[in-house]
Amino acid sequence: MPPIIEVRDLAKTYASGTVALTGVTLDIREGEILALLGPNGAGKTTFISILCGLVTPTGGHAAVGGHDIARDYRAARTLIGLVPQEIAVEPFETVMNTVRFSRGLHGRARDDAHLEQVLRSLTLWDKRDARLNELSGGMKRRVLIAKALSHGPRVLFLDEPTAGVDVTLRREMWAVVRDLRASGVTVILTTHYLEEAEEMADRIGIIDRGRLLLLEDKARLMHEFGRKRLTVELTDPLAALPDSLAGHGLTLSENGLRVSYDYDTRADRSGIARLLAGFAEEGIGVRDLETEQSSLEEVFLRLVEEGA
Ligand SMILES: Nc1ncnc2c1ncn2[C@@H]1O[C@H](COP(=O)(O)OP(=O)(O)OP(=O)(O)O)[C@@H](O)[C@H]1O
Repeated sequence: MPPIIEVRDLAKTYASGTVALTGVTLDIREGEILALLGPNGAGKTTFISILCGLVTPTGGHAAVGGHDIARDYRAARTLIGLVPQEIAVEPFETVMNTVRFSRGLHGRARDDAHLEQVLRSLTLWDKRDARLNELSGGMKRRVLIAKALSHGPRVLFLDEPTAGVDVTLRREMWAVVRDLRASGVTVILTTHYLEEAEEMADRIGIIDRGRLLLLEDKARLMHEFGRKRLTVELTDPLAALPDSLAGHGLTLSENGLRVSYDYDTRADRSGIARLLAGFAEEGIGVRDLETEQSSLEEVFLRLVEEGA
């Protein structure tokens, strides 16, 4: 299946001279959830804005559903829905009218059956006649998604969908996005929250200072760049680690009852067997073992540091 979005060498230098994007090349697969992760000012919004035709690139090109975003702007734009960062809605308008109006803006004929389906999928159907100022923050965010889906796009961009919202709302938003994917929509979201990318994405792209540092399946990213820590709980406290175990880079806890060993999951041999044999030779009793994988946060910080 051809990618739904193709991006080649995309670049943007704003008139101010700020280089917001350089040499970004990637393919986005139909039906995936791609999370673009990066610190403030990394270029995430610029990237989305270019694909949505709101910002003109200064280099490279991109296509959505095979339509070049510059030459074939209308066809490309029809395939895209954008949920912007800011909540800007008409407070006294009803939910249904707001969504209907958005559809009209895209030049599509009225289709209330489609809008009903969209509102139902976002559990907003019961609120269709409510004015927007009567809705909770979570519902308003869902209305923004409904607006973006009003013309039946195949790709949905969510620019920081959960910025500044509480944990409950964030989880609700994650569920909405998963349902969207289940319905076949490709989702590209930007986020500062590593937890969000870790929770939701199929693939993760890391952007820093306008460059795409990495694009990887989430599971592989965690596996390849992740480190693991083995913690060995001892039956009796050790005053110090024996010299024979010095080469392993171990740390002994203050109470002498726990020994930690960091290893790289990419290495052919983890060294665990050798380590445990060493414990046995020294007559050190092992009560329990525990391993813990590094979080995406640690992976991210490592990559950004290495990139710098
Ligand atoms: N219209 C503009 N004119 C000039 N510079 C801009 C403009 N929009 C963005 N920039 C700059 O381009 C860089 C990338 O900004 P962008 O908004 O794309 O980053 P971002 O990753 O979305 O950041 P955030 O997470 O804070 O939203 C920043 O240095 C920003 O100041």
